[in-house]
Amino acid sequence: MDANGHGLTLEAIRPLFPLLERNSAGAILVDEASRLIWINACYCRLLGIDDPTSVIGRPVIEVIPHTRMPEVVRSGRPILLDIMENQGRQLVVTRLPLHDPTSGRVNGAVAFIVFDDLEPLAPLIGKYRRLQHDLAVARRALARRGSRYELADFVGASPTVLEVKRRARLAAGRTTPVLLLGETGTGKEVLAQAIHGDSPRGVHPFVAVNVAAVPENLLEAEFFGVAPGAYTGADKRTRQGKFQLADGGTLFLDEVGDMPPALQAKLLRALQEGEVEPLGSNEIKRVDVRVIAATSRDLEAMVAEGSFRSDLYYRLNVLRIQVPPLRARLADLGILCETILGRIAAESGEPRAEITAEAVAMLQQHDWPGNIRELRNVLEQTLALSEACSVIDIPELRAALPLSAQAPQATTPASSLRPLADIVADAERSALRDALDASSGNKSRAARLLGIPRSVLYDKLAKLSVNPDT
Ligand SMILES: Nc1ncnc2c1ncn2[C@@H]1O[C@H](COP(=O)(O)OP(=O)(O)OP(=O)(O)O)[C@@H](O)[C@H]1O
Repeated sequence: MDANGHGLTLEAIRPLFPLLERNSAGAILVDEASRLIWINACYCRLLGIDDPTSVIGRPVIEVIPHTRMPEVVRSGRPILLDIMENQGRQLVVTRLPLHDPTSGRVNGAVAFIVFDDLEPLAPLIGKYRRLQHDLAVARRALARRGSRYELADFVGASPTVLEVKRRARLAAGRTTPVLLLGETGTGKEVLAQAIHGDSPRGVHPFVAVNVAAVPENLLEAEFFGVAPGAYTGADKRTRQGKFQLADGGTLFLDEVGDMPPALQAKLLRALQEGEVEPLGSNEIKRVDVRVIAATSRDLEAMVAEGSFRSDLYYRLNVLRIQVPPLRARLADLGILCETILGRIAAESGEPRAEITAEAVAMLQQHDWPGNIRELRNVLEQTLALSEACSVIDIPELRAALPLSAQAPQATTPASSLRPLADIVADAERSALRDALDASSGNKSRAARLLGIPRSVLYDKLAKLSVNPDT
């Protein structure tokens, strides 16, 4: 501080120079333009400078790349303690602005290295690095909270499954949209989560929307969000849509074939432009979202009949993965039962049940319209119906398994043969009635018992003319 109270001046610190020259691991002076006007011999050695005169007059930032001296000169504020990296070494430095004794204007700055050996602080720095690592792991886990499955969870080793997994790995390494085609319960969501988790986007959110489960009039808000007060009764706050929630990550569009035409156009725009417009706002928001779409419907046929936009179809159908139904890979039934029984035990805390080879063989006679979801359902019901069951064998299965799966039926006399479609429709009709009876008419429960989504149950009730109330 000088006599006028303006702050530290060059004159005031000049007597310190011989001391700094001898004892500081580094000391420098810069002028009001942040050019180097003095540097001590130690600092020159540290920076590998043979001739100090070669750097005098040069902008300090060119000589010491990580220095914050220009900031001190600009702001007039000191940086009393800072850690600066120089050629892989951590240096503890102090930087002080210098003032003109008459005007008080900042006319330069002085800096010195307080500490050039952080070795004694190694344990502290190690702890800091570990905490940083733990934080990164926790952040990753948090970001993955939406995705529970890895590719290893897609169980099976039959050729079609190996091909599915090969394509899923390919998809994880790319950023293109993925289209998953397959019947209900075949593991499309498991795959979508696994692809996301293995992709560079895995640290960002995985957001899933089941298009069939959201009422049509709410879909737009669900996808693109709502501006505050967009319509009477709308929330005062902004409601983010799934696109914004998935920003940086993956949006899984389940049952994309159920998307109404008006929304198909908006979805296409969002995918093409990477922009969304929340309902009731004139503002366009940029989003960076990778889309994985799935459907159990025949999208190509829908395009042909005009109920699904062809441009959207081509946009989604870049990397297509056909997920096989369970009946096409019955060889995987044993390992699937093993895995599912393990999962049931882990979730319920009950001891793990085993299954006999005979029981698996019996399961192989069933057609599995509800696929793996239905298989899990049958195993859960078997365990629920047979108390303290530790081994599932044929008698235990009989109670839970649909009749069609229980034993080869007696040969049908040729006279009673009918078209296969009629026989299948009859069987489905009777399964629907049984499920509705068993659930006292509760359709959600009936759908669960049958291992099919509620939307499929409704479809079938309508198509097969089953009156749920009779
Ligand atoms: N290959 C697999 N290995 C182990 N479990 C699986 C596999 N595929 C599916 N599952 C299990 O089956 C159930 C249904 O899977 P998922 O929800 O992924 O099917 P989906 O095809 O998306 O069905 P939907 O079209 O009805 O939404 C889940 O409980 C899942 O854990």
